[in-house]
Amino acid sequence: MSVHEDVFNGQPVIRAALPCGDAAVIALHGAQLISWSTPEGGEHLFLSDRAQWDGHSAVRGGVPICFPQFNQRGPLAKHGFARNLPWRVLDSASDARRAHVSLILRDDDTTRAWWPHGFEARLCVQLEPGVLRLALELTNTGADAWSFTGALHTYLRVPDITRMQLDGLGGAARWDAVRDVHATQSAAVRFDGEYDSVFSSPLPRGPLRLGDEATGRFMTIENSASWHNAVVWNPGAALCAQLKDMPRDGFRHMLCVEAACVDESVTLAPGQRWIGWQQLTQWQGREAASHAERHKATSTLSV
Ligand SMILES: O=P(O)(O)OC[C@H]1O[C@H](O)[C@H](O)[C@@H](O)[C@@H]1O
Repeated sequence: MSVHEDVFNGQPVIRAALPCGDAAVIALHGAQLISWSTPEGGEHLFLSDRAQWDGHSAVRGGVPICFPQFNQRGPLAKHGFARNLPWRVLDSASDARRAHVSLILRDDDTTRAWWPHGFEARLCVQLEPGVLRLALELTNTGADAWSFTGALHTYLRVPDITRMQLDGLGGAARWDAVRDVHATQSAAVRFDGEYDSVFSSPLPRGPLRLGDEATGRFMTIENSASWHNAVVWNPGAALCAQLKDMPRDGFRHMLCVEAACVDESVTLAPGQRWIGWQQLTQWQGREAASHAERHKATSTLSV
């Protein structure tokens, strides 16, 4: 097992690995997880090979942290500034079965020029065999209350978007942002073009399940209840072609399943803390499923 510093595309990263082969890579820029791989499943996150690594742009792929604003719902830059700034490593540790890395971002002159509030943001990345958990902890360190929206904007890597099915959102309220239609989600979600939807109450309590019918492989995605929304996004071919940091066929190999607070902002009083997490578990066929089940039963990952 190891946790060590490295450089990837000219940017500092932290690499964490377990003896069994599971590994994660986190860029200090944006505290962005850019890779999570397992021996059975290979790479589980999509990272665009045209992503910009200039130290200030948002990186397309992995798990961008959107804070303190989701999308363009406010006066700040799209998805807030946390994904555009360098974070600092706070601590890290590893043993034979698990590894964790924590990163921190605090307000400074730059952030206060955009958003005049005192805050501390911590991201804790935890790795166990077949399981990855990201926990975002936000604290109001200022003298006045402030509100935020945001997300863990997870880009999952998929073999072919047209074969994927996302289960577990049945009964949730859905705002289809592409057509601007509100409805109740009735069935599993499948993808045959641009898809951009915000799901809200009643969000199902259990994990979401993203499966590939052809191979039987699937992943479960569990969001803490502190996230009020789940966002599902795939740009489809036409929008993808307009995104300069995406390869033309990039939309085929990604699906964003996000833990988010979009509809309602969260308000923190001075000194108050908020925690939101997302946990990904990989499953693969019957053997791997029971393997993952065993690990899940004994998983100690927590915030
Ligand atoms: O291109 P970005 O700024 O990273 O945003 C990418 C996407 O993020 C979210 O999933 C939103 O729902 C989409 O509307 C948005 O286009």
